[in-house]
Amino acid sequence: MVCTAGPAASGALSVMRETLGMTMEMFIHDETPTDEVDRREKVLSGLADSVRDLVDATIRSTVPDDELAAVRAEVAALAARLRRQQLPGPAGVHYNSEGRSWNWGNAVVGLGNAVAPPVEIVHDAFGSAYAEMTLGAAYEGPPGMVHGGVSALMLDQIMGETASGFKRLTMTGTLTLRYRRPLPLGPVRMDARIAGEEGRKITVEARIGVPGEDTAVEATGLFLIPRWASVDETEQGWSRSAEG
Ligand SMILES: CCCCCCCCCC(=O)SCCNC(=O)CCNC(=O)[C@H](O)C(C)(C)COP(=O)(O)OP(=O)(O)OC[C@H]1O[C@@H](n2cnc3c(N)ncnc32)[C@H](O)[C@@H]1OP(=O)(O)O
Repeated sequence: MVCTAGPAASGALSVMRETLGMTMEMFIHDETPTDEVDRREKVLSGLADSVRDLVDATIRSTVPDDELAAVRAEVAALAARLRRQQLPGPAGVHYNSEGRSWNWGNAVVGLGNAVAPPVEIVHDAFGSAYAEMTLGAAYEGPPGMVHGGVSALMLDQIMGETASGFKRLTMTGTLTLRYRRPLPLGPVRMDARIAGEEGRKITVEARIGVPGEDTAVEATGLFLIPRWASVDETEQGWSRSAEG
C-alpha cells in the first residue's frame, strides 16, 4: 500500500518545506507518469525482496569462512553496479499530478527498502487499520523474539497512518508502549484505531501480537497536526491510493 498526496497537497507540502527546510524537501513533486512509476516499483520491490532474502541468508548461513568471503566479494560487486547511478541522499516521498505518490525508502512500508519488513497496511473508512506480516531473523531482539524497538517502529507507522488517514499531515508527538509479553518471531498482526480527536491532537490506540493470541505490545499515541499545517489545508491535500 502506498499513500498518495494529490495535487492539492502542494499547499501543505510547500508550508512544510518552508517550515522544516531541507528535511521536508524530501517531498518531491515529480511528474513521472503513473504507469512508469508502477513499472519501476515492481522491478525495485522485486530487488528489495531478493536483498531481504540475502539479509536473512547472511544471518543464518553456516557455510565455511572462505565461502562467506567469496560471497562478500560478489555482493560488493553488485553494490558497485547499483551505485553507478544513484540519488544523492534518501529516497524521500514523490508525488505526481495524477495523485500517485511513492515512498520507496520508508523504514516500514518502503517497497524499495530491504530493511523494511514486507508490510501491507490495510485501512478502512472508519479510522482503523490492520496489517499482517512475518518477522524473521532480521528482527530478533531477545532470542527467538521480536526486538522491542521493531515493535515500536511498526506500531508507530500503522498508528501514524491511522491518525493521518491520508487526508492530513500528522506527526508522532508521544508514543507509550506496554510490553505485556514477548512476541515470538514469525507471523504477527497489528491493529490500530483512532480513540479520540481534539483539535490538532489525535489519539490512536494499537496492538501487536501473534494472530489470534493475546496482545504482546499495546500502544497509545498522541499524533499532532503541526501548528504550521492547518487542518483545512491538510484535509484538502492528502489522499491515498488503494494499491502500490
Ligand atoms: C500520510 C502519511 C502517513 C505517514 C505515517 C508516518 C508514521 C511515522 C510517524 C513518525 O515517525 S513522525 C516522526 C517522529 N515525530 C517527530 O519528529 C515530531 C517532532 N516534533 C514536532 O515536529 C513538533 O513538536 C510537533 C509537530 C509534534 C508539535 O509541534 P507544534 O508546534 O504543532 O505543537 P504546539 O507547541 O503548538 O503544541 C500544541 C499542543 O500539543 C501539545 N504537544 C506538543 N508537542 C507534543 C508532544 N510531543 N507530545 C504531546 N503533546 C505535545 C502541546 O502541549 C500543546 O497542547 P495544548 O494545546 O494543550 O497546550
